[in-house]
Amino acid sequence: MASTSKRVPIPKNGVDYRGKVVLAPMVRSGELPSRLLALKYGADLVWGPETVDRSMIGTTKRFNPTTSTIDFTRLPSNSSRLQPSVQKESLIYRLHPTREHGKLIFQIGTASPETAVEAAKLVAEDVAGIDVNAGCPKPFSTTGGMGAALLQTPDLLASILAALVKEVGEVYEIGISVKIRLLETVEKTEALVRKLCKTGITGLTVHCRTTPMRPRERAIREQLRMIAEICREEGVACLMNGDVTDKDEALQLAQDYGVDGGMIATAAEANSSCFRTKEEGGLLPWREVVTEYMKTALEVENKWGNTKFLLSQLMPGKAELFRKAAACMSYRQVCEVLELRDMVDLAKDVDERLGINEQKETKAMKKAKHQNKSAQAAVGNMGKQRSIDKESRSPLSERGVGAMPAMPAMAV
Ligand SMILES: Cc1cc2nc3c(=O)[nH]c(=O)nc-3n(C[C@H](O)[C@H](O)[C@H](O)COP(=O)(O)O)c2cc1C
Repeated sequence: MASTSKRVPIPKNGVDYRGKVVLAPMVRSGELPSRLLALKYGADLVWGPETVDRSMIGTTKRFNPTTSTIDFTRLPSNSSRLQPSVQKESLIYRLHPTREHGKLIFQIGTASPETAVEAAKLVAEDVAGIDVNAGCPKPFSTTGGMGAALLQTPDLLASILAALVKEVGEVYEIGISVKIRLLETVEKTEALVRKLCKTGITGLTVHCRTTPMRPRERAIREQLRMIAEICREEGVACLMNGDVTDKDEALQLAQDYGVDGGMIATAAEANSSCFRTKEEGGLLPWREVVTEYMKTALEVENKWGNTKFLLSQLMPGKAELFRKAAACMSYRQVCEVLELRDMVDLAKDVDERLGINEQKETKAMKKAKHQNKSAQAAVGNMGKQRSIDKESRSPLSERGVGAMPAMPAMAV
């Protein structure tokens, strides 16, 4: 691994990103149980899913004694029109203060230094670092000037990072980092990286694709050495991202390209035991990972729609159990289908606490089922559908809603 020549001091409560293989930020696929599983299997750090600053601002922070988590919740924007008795708070962000201690990076979606700082302050005491998403190419992000749009407004991006460094990083002594994509030319990427490294950040991740590139296109690694070199000069840790399949490969690539570590997204979404080195036994069979995932999801009372979605990612589409699990309407049913007998009682309790009603499909589930039926009719084959969906995820499932087959994917 490359050694940095000029070192930015590591913040007291923050992280040293060097020598790390980390879980990438993933909307839906990076919720708490997925992060805890990645940590269990050997991820050194975990990024939470991008959370837009404006959705964090106005949240209430509470310790949840049932799950031992810290929950950030808020009333939905239409709540003032509802009777107080039916107003239900939405869970915006959930973290585990002990199991994620010193390992969690909160990724923020933002287009303004002021709102970025305001939102980051809300979580700063509970995380090891704040990361700015400057790579999401999806219109919901870019239309608001966030994500990959920030690559086109480098002065704004630099001002956001500088404000976070001064008002959050230095005050709470945590790391501030940024995740970017490659620009169209080497020169443009170089100028951007130089600018961002001057803001006081301690980490920079480069997703080795340009904004228009689709996830199925191979990552481009030619610019990595140059980016790593600039980061080294400035004492900023550089992580590489894009087509990294496991921890061994990440460490090898880091050596080959002179970067400080690697970030894994899709491979970890499919099987988070990719963070185990070959020496530690390598990739585990999906049944074992699914069992561990269910145990964790129940412990932290994960949203049912999100758990169901994750199962669709972790289970092979051709497995008989995949179809059976897809038809389940509750934690209890899924535990029975997967023969997780020792979890059934807990599952019943969790179903009750989360208000999961096996008899009643929620409106969102009905809508998702309908969408999935149409999508399946178009493709005709569930296994085939899953691989297609990984390329183009629908806004519906981005909100964590939906029945299991044909869960669409997002490429950020
Ligand atoms: C389901 C999914 C959700 C994602 N959400 C985010 C996100 O919230 N923030 C972000 O910066 N990137 C996001 N990404 C992009 C990944 O972090 C990563 O940059 C990309 O998938 C390339 O890495 P890979 O080749 O290992 O998959 C997402 C990717 C996937 C597959």
